[in-house]
Amino acid sequence: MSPAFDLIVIGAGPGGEAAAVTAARLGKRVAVVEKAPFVGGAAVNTGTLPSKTLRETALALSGLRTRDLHGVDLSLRRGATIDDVLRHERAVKSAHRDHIRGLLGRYGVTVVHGTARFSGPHAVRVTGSGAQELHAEKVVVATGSVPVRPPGFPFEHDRVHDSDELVELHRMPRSIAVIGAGVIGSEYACMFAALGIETYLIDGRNALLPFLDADLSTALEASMRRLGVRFVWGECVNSCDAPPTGDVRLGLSSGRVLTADHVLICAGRASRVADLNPEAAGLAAARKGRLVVNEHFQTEVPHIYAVGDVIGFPALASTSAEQGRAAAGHAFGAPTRGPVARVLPTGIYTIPEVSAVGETEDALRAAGVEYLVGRAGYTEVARGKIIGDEAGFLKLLFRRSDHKLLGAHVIGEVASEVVHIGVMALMVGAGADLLLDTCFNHPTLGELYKLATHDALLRGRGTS
Ligand SMILES: Cc1cc2nc3c(=O)[nH]c(=O)nc-3n(C[C@H](O)[C@H](O)[C@H](O)COP(=O)(O)OP(=O)(O)OC[C@H]3O[C@@H](n4cnc5c(N)ncnc54)[C@H](O)[C@@H]3O)c2cc1C
Ligand SMILES: NC(=O)c1ccc[n+]([C@@H]2O[C@H](COP(=O)([O-])OP(=O)(O)OC[C@H]3O[C@@H](n4cnc5c(N)ncnc54)[C@H](O)[C@@H]3O)[C@@H](O)[C@H]2O)c1
Repeated sequence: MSPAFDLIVIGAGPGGEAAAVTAARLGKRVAVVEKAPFVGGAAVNTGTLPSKTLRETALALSGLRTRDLHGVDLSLRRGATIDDVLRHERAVKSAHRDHIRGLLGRYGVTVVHGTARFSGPHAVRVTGSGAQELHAEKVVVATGSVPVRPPGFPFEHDRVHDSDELVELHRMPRSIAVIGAGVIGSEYACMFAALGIETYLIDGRNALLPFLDADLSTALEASMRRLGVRFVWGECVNSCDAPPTGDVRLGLSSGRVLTADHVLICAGRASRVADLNPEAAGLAAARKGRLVVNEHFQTEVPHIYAVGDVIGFPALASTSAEQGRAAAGHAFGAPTRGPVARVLPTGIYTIPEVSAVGETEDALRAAGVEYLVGRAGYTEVARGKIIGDEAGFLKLLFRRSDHKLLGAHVIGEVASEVVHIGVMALMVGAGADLLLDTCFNHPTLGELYKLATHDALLRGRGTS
């Protein structure tokens, strides 16, 4: 008799983990099927944690920030080897896998390693070492995404990489051309530049991360240039000639040729539905390459849910986990107060870090909303002076009529933490009064919120 569960979760990334834990907390029998030998998905194994850990190591090795990191010998700073760079990343990854496996185990979740394929609407066949057929009342698909591999790039070459392969570098590049100035390309370009590697960042577009508030995008580009990133804007890479030895040659749309030791292609990510055999479950729409869901994360087959990167935007570890929690809550009649948080922040781990929540100035202008802008530079508060971040700033946007907060945008050290005050204020629909009436620790970057609020109100009175 094949095992029966209340819930099968396909994929053990942040979306699958959150769905499994939520259902288990509701007393349900849960199985998670994971094709990789490890739990954690892209977030732990190839994406979020590796890239953020490598960034931290690069900051330490370059002396841009001095911190004691696991296994990183700071006396190496110059001439670091690839092992120096990857050691801390491997330690963090391994510890976090253990943490997730431990959490699933404590909740009694069964983890089966193998590739899951639907064999019916309530049945999943697992191939691989743990081959078996599982049955469940409900299914959550959390199979994530894979890097897009544009045609014409020889990915089999050991110096032409996608972002998944970066954690397997076998030597430090002398120079690197990063193709695609999206979030992944920008983050990795900063890391390589911080390590002192000649770094080119190439994109067919002409603006850095255009979804950011324009002030932050401009400030980030200036900081990245100071770090040593060489931007190549308005150029598409049309050809990639990678000889066995010697530099890789990139043919650009203008006719220019750019050469580099290594090439990293960051041209977006695509939903992973290929292995799933979705037709067997009645998921016809998945044939187009993406699972479509309603506001409860139900697919066209209502007992089958899909969460995380496999359903597309915003495709973040943070939002995937929220979706997993909401889907499992809905599946077992314990809906949380809202499907997912109404307010979703963005944290981008470039050097410097950038983080934002709510509306940008451009969006408010386009919507015809009258607003006030308030700014505070990191060096205007004592903590900013202490850490010496001279370029960092917070920008707040308030509705002019009632001073309700509409957006918070931060660039600088720990921006992705600083933004959380803005996130909470937006969640409760607060405005200038709350930020002025709150007692912040001193000295902290939180105090930026008071200063930026004063700045907005003074500008509103025409006294700035
Ligand atoms: C370089 C990089 C940096 C990133 N940085 C950030 C960041 O700073 N902050 C942030 O919030 N997000 C970041 N992300 C995005 C984040 O990693 C993803 O949004 C997140 O991992 C998606 O979670 P998920 O659960 O949907 O899928 P995944 O984490 O991709 O997990 C899916 C899992 O499903 C498994 N699987 C797939 N198909 C099957 C099958 N048929 N059977 C069994 N198992 C299967 C896979 O092996 C995988 O383990 C980054 C991504 C990358 C690539
Ligand atoms: N901190 C974070 O939140 C974080 C970090 C990393 C990744 N992510 C997730 O990963 C996703 C994918 O990121 P991404 O950066 O790979 O994709 P992206 O789609 O954001 O950016 C790809 C870029 O590549 C450019 N491009 C594509 N082909 C090109 C070519 N031949 N020549 C020149 N330019 C080319 C495009 O113009 C685009 O700007 C993000 O949207 C996000 O969901 C999030």
